[in-house]
Amino acid sequence: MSADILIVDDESDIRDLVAGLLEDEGYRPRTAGNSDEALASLEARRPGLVFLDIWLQGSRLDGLQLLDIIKEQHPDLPVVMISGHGNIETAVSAIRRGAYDFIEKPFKADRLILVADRALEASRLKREVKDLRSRSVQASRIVGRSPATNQLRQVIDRVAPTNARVLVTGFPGVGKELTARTIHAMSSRSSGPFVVINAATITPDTMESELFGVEGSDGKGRRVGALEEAHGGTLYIDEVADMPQETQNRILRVLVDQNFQRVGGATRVHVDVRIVSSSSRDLPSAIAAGKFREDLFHRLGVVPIRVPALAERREDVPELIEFFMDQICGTTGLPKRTIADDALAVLQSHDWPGNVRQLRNNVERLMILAGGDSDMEITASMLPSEIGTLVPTTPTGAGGEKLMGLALREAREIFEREYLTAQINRFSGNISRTAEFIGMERSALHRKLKSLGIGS
Ligand SMILES: Nc1ncnc2c1ncn2[C@@H]1O[C@H](COP(=O)(O)OP(=O)(O)OP(=O)(O)O)[C@@H](O)[C@H]1O
Repeated sequence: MSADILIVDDESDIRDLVAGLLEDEGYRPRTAGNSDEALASLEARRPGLVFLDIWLQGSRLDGLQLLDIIKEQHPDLPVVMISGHGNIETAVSAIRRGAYDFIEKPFKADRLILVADRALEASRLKREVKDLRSRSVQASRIVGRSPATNQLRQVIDRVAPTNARVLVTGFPGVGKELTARTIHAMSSRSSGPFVVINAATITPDTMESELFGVEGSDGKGRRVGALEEAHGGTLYIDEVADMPQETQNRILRVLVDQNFQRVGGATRVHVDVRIVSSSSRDLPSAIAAGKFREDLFHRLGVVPIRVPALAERREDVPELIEFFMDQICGTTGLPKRTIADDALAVLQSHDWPGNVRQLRNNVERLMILAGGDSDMEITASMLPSEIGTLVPTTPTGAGGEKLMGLALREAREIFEREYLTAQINRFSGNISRTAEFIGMERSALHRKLKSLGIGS
């Protein structure tokens, strides 16, 4: 998406010249002839870059004073000063006060475009670094090749390039935010910001100012809200069902009108933001209980995406473990481990109520406990007790004395039934993969299951 550029200069021919040159390069310029017009324009919507004349004759504030206010309100917004001939010293002092660069009048078109490109690129990189830091080593790749995960990937592929709003649902830790980030990364807005707001952790009192921002007076107390920050990109509203009613009403209006007012303000702010929201709660029952607006539900969830629980795609577990081990080794310097078959079987059979996040935490804990001894294999006995014990668990008590009272044929049948049920469960009902793992022909396994009365 091409960037908005604000040009502030008291000379109208300079404004028109700069605007024309930038427009030819595919940018969207707007202009202001004095400091008040500039502040009003910034107020209406944050641009991607400002060209600011140092002198600004006949204006309430000169360029440097205006620069200070811009830097206070929008520390990350790049400002390029336009300096008259012989006023380089002032331009240099502007750089000390936070300007990105300056161009000297009369300037060449090439220089102007080059500075604009560079300033925008530097600001994009800065944002990217900030974003990368904020999610530190978090994954940005959806790992797993189970049918459920493949299907999720297909839906994301289809939805991402459209501008459609998406509502991502699923239990905590299944990868809803990762899904939203992937949608953003694969969309035409990928170079724009991805802003996260968590409705569950923000109090009802601050929700509106976080989302819409605060107007303030004379540039004081002003705060940019998440919607404005996400202009040109994606706003991810996590746990949307936890939004207070009043905010629900207002966000619905934003979705209908595509603009909003800041807290305590009268200006209408127009933004271009794609909203992706998430919920780990059952929204239809929140609607039935009168806690969530049905019309908002329909507006947010133009495309609903459900991320399946990890227990519905156990085949992903080995690849996820491998992926997390690589990540953790990369950040901690701990040596990579092998996971013994018995441990893998337990990890794959566990139900994982905390889903992928819980699996990741466990992998991390196991690697830390295993310490620096790289030869040490992780076995089932090293797993924490809440993860469970070796499969098959024996609900009939087949592990104990009961088996001893039976003839070999009967005991074997009980064992086979429980062993095979557990293995099939582990591979989410996939007979081919179960057969491959237990070392049987697929057709022989089918016959065996039939004779034991499993799955029929
Ligand atoms: N398929 C996957 N491949 C790789 N990593 C994954 C996958 N799914 C989830 N993760 C990782 O698991 C962790 C939890 O995922 P995420 O934060 O996206 O879940 P969530 O559903 O948004 O959680 P919550 O409901 O608590 O907000 C993150 O570190 C994420 O990168």
